[in-house]
Amino acid sequence: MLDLSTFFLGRPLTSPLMNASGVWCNVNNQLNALAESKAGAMVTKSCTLLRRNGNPEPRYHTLAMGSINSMGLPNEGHQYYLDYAERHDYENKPLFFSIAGLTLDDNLTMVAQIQDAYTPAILELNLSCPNVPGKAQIAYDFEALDVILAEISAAYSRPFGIKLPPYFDIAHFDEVAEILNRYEKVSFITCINSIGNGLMIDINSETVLIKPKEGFGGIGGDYVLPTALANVNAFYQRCPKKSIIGCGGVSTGEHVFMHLLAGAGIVQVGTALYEEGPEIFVRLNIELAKIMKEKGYKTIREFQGKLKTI
Ligand SMILES: O=C1NC(=O)NC(C(=O)O)N1
Repeated sequence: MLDLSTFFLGRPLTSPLMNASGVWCNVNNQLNALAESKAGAMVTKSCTLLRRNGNPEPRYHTLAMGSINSMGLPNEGHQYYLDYAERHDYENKPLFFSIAGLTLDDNLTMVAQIQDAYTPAILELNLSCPNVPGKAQIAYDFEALDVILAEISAAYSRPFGIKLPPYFDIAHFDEVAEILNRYEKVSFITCINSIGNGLMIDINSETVLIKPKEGFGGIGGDYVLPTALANVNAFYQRCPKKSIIGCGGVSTGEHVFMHLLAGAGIVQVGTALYEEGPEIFVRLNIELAKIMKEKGYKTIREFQGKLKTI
């Protein structure tokens, strides 16, 4: 099969594919399965300082073209994932470490502990969880975004990345990119998190599908691919010194190819991984390689970010 190897933040990857934070990465047996999978990298579930049960169930539902979720950041707590990061085999694949502190102080406490742990894991700061009742998505508050990036940049000595929600207005792409470009340590941007606060209905029972927040939850899957591609390309164009991780709507090699063409260096898989399991990476690698072969591309670099306009 074609060589799908690539580099991200200077690290070699055997494949440009990885999981989206939150999917198949909450507990050790899932993390071990990702480590053994054909993904080129992996990321832990966004953690909070202390363990959380998350929202009441049902909190995830498969939809005709994707998923709706309001998990509410269920996770084993920060130390659990630091312990995994200590055990991880970094020669096998890079590990990203996702945090989603409920307060700035919690984020700073976790960042200080990651700093002291000297772990090779790469920090992905989740500023976009839409599902904690009463908590707005930080990255939709541009002043709060600026403050948190200033605080984290001052507290953390290494490059890190941020997980953004989708934006839908060119002026917002411009404004957020202007903020991000002021923080050199923000070395990558992961676009997108789920499209927050969607609602789906069961017409037989005339009810919503998930319990939390009266049925409102983050939307993933096919529904979000055009929005994900737009956010990947918008920030790829506006932040030339940063790398982009694409996330959203990926379930085939064609979708992976689109994200790479739009400017992503790595492509994350969420809903489709939830439904298919880590074997999906075998299928997606094969499908991507087939498309590249048909187009005469030998390496990802030959087409990455080379989306043409008309
Ligand atoms: O950032 C998140 N995005 C989601 O769509 N769901 C999870 C969650 O609810 O924990 N977190």
